[in-house]
Amino acid sequence: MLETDKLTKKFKDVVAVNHVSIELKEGESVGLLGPNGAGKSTAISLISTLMKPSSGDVRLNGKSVLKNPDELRRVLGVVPQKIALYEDLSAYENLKFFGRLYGLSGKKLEERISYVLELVGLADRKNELVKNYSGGMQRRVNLAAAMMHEPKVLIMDEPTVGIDPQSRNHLLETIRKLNHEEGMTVLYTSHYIEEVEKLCDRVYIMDHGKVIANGTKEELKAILSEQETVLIEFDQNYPQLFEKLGQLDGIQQATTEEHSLKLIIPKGTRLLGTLFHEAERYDAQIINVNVQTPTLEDVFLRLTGRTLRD
Ligand SMILES: Nc1ncnc2c1ncn2[C@@H]1O[C@H](COP(=O)(O)OP(=O)(O)OP(=O)(O)O)[C@@H](O)[C@H]1O
Repeated sequence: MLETDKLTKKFKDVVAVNHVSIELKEGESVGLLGPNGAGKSTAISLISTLMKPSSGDVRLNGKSVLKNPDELRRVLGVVPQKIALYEDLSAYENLKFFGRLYGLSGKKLEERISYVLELVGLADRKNELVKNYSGGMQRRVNLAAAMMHEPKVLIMDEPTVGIDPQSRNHLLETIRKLNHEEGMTVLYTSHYIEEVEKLCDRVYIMDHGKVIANGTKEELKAILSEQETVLIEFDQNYPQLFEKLGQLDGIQQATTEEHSLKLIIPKGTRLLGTLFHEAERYDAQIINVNVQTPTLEDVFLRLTGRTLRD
């Protein structure tokens, strides 16, 4: 339905987006996952034709949209990272404004406003000024505004950054419903793995402007099918021991988080004997050892050597 072909954007010395080819099929929910600065926002600006690429193409149903973006704009709802609302107007007035921009009026406009307010769960607070809403509620209105013209494709740029858990859950649930129940095609950008795991069928992993892997969640995890992730929880942090364990033969990746050490090892590696032996030498207490199936975070770590939060 919507695809990019070797999309590239250069800003002086920085190649923010580098030969990115992404495809959204009708009804799919696709995740664009990458750390801050990976190029996700720039990619979204290019796909939604808000920015011109240095090279490459964006196609809707096989036709380039760069010279004639009107058709794409009609079917695309974009939820930007920054709140794009009039603070001194109510949610209702904002939606009325955006609806009129899209050419809606009269009964149709009122019906659409009611629908999107219901969708984001703000029908009963529609007359309050946007500036008095929490950040999470403002983001929900942001989504409602992008939905006014009944888009077929919804593109979201980190819509849950910095919001309260209740609004976050509400937003995620709304997006899931739109995709599952209404067949909305979704491109969801985030650096939160668990959101992408929950919402998306397919994932593109971006780092330093490039797509470094893509596939279904299962396909991506299969990158690690020969590996196991072992999570070892200690009673406290032992920096020297953690370093030593991370350097043992066969360890492919080691990361620490507070009192825990996470190791990626080839399947079948006999690690436990050495682990307990070394822990004893450092007088360290192991609270729990847990062998896990790999997560997308582990896949990202394996591909880039970094965690998404680095
Ligand atoms: N207008 C610009 N001028 C110069 N450099 C830019 C511009 N916009 C983005 N960049 C650079 O391009 C790279 C990618 O930025 P981008 O904002 O697309 O990343 P991101 O993955 O969306 O990260 P974030 O989640 O922090 O926004 C960064 O190195 C950034 O500094």
